[in-house]
Amino acid sequence: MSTATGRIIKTYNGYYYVAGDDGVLYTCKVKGRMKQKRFIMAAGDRVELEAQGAEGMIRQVLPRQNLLQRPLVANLDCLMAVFACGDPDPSFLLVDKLLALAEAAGIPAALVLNKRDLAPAGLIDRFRSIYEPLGYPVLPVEAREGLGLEPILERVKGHTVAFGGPSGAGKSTLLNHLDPSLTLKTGHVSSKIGRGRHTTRFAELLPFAGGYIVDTPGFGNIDLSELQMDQAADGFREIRKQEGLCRFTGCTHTHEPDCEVKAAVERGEIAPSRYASYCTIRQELADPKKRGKKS
Ligand SMILES: Nc1nc2c(ncn2[C@@H]2O[C@H](COP(=O)(O)OP(=O)(O)OP(=O)(O)O)[C@@H](O)[C@H]2O)c(=O)[nH]1
Ligand SMILES: [Zn+2]
Repeated sequence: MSTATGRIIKTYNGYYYVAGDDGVLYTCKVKGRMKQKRFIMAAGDRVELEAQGAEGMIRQVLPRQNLLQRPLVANLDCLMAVFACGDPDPSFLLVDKLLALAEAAGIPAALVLNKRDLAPAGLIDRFRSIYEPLGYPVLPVEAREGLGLEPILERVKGHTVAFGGPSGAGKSTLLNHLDPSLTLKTGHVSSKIGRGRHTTRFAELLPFAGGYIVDTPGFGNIDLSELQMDQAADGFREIRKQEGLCRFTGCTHTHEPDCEVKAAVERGEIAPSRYASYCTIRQELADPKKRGKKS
């Protein structure tokens, strides 16, 4: 018996597959006393285990940097929100939903604008002017021709990343260029088959460009259920920044007087499209029936 550390790359049927830091792929079970804690371990979690050959018993989960609920995955280094400049047209609301999800979970995010060959004049500049000041890198690419990929590769290499975005934005094309050896189990195919077969929300990590990529059905299908009602602002760093400055504590930044967020929108410090997204997300969280299925 020896002790090892590693990363859960897949959970299945009560087994945890752990990529050991020593290069061994361990098939693990969990110690009984850990099960009772009702603590859910996720792909991406770093663990300590007792090993016997390639079999292991997980003893403890090391502290997490972040956790995404749907898909369930821990310790993401970056979420790449992939949108097309055209065909299909990008939706600012959808961009903001993905970024808000990452922000609320504490995951760094970047905005990939694919099909830059189809971008109408001014579109990329508009994205840059809204998102770069907030700290989100804006990365225009032409995935089909493999153009502009270096800044993405830089962020991906050796890291654990997830790619999200609407169907048709060109994720599969992009991933194939970034790492031609990648064969996603789901993604491209699953979106054609539909979601029925894939009822799991459990993600799997696949080796990708020297790091890992999250493989999961329907990652483009953003699930807002993890953004809590009073936390809609948590998804918007520029709105969170105004916290405590409004006249009323608990200001929702919608109808209240002397609201610093609304004032900042009027002064041009917060982009109107971001504020509009915030309001829509708040409404949708209040009334789940209004949530767009497709988004
Ligand atoms: N004009 C243009 N078309 C592109 C580019 N990249 C991808 N496409 C096309 O966009 C279409 C969709 O690309 P996919 O890679 O299948 O998109 P996806 O996001 O994986 O879509 P789903 O599988 O539905 O999730 C394909 O016809 C690609 O050839 C690009 O840079 N420019
Ligand atoms: Zn306010």
